[in-house]
Amino acid sequence: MLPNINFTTTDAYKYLSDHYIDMAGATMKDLFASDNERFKKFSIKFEDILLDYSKNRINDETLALLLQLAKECSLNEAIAAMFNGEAINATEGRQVLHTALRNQSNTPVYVDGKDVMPDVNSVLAHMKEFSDAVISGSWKGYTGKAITDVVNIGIGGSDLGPVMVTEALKAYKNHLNLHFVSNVDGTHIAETLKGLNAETTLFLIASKTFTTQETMANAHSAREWFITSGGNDDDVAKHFAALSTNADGVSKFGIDTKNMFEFWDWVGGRYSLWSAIGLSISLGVGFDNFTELLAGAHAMDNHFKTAEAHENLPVIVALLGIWYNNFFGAETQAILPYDQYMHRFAAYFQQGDMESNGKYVDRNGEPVDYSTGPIIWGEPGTNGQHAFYQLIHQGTKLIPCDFIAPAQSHNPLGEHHNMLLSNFFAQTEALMNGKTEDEVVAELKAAGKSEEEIAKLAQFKVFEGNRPTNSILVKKITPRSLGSLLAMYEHKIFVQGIIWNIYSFDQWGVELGKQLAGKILPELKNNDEVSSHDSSTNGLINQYKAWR
Ligand SMILES: O=P(O)(O)OC[C@H]1O[C@H](O)[C@H](O)[C@@H](O)[C@@H]1O
Repeated sequence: MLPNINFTTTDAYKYLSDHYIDMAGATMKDLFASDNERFKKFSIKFEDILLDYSKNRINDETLALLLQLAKECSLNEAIAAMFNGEAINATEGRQVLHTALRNQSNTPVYVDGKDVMPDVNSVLAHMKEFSDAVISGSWKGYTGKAITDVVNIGIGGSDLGPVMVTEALKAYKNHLNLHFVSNVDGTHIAETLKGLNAETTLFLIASKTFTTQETMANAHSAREWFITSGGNDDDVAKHFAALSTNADGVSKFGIDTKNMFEFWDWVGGRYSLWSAIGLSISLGVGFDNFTELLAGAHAMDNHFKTAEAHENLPVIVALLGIWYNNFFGAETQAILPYDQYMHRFAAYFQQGDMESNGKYVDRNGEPVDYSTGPIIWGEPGTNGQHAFYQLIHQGTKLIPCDFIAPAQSHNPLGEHHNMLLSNFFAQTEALMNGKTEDEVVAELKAAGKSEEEIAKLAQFKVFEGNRPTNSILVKKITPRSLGSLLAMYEHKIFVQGIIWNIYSFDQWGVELGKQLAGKILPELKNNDEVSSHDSSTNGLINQYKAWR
């Protein structure tokens, strides 16, 4: 059972509310000036990952109170409940065991009294065998040619994870060309299929439920394309594999269940890249690298399970998020990787975080009277700097940012990496220190500006500073370190959901739109005027019919 505690009724919350009043006026600049140990105190190293959280609006007391909050919310009990396979996804009646998928130590993990590890290992063995065969070319298409292109068809958790990881690990890629089709917009599949050869293309139909409208539509179109390109029904087995929990749905679609890579309903869609949903990763970078990714995540799982809260990366990152979300009123959280390969990282955690913690009803079914999950967004640095950092530096909103960068580049080209990292260091320094009016005036004077010009300009060039950041410096983005980083964010989401007393592993909020689309679709099949909706929806549908 998960604890059921309204965190706003805890002692720690009360103390934090008072403490916030002091800290709201404190500047990080002063906090650094008064404490030589600050970096040492507020940074944690885990394997090849350094989390520096010293550039936050916290002091020793803040941290102590946040840790007390975690304790009062029975975080340790909640962590144990998840790892032990309790059905903590209560509204769906499911366990939450993506950690079992990467449980490289192979200790038993029980679901309803049955150890799931033998099944997990047997699917991994199947994935290895299949990946090896496709990569080596011993898996042949229907005309005897080796596979050159792999198209993953899936959406949400059956797309974002594989896309993000295969992009992040592109430096490890083999010769197979990977493609991802998610959108039901026919353009996505049409553009992807252009230039592909059915004889050498493998489709992975990735869907936990195997009922998702977008994925099924794209899968049927892919099958049709395959048949019109010369394949026949018997050849489908050589070109289509399914990654799913739904064996019936898979065989109804016409995919041989021999080509099905199974996973289980205790794996949430947005936590599924570690499961058979990761087959495109294993194909793209090889099974050994996929295993390393799992191993890195497993190492973080162990850290999360066993490290004391004050040196526990996911716990610290989560508590800092609570501090800004619930005391400073921050609405968003930016994730800014200084690594081009990680360009889909923020998009991935948009689903991970927002689908998990975007909930206004607590675990008692009552509306909450506090803020829950943040809006997650971000783009790789330095592109973001030239686009939206203006608002982070000088806007009216407080935006806590996670800066992530590798110390070693996979492409050490001249001075590029030093240039990139100089920006990474400079941005967090600038956000913290800002620039005072005196500094601005002195600069303008030194640049030879007149008194009049200085008076006109100075205010606009002032940076308040005191804007919080975490810096996550990774030695190198490898399958292992990436796995650890991903698991760190996953567990951060978990910790926050525990403190907010919400159910982080369901996603009822995506259902209503699906339901209504299901009602509207038949109305679009004829040209009759529609009058069953509100006037806006009617008006839009009728104009669509007139224009199409
Ligand atoms: O993998 P599937 O069953 O096709 O689901 C794909 C996605 O669709 C749903 O709408 C959920 O919101 C997501 O959590 C899920 O990842």
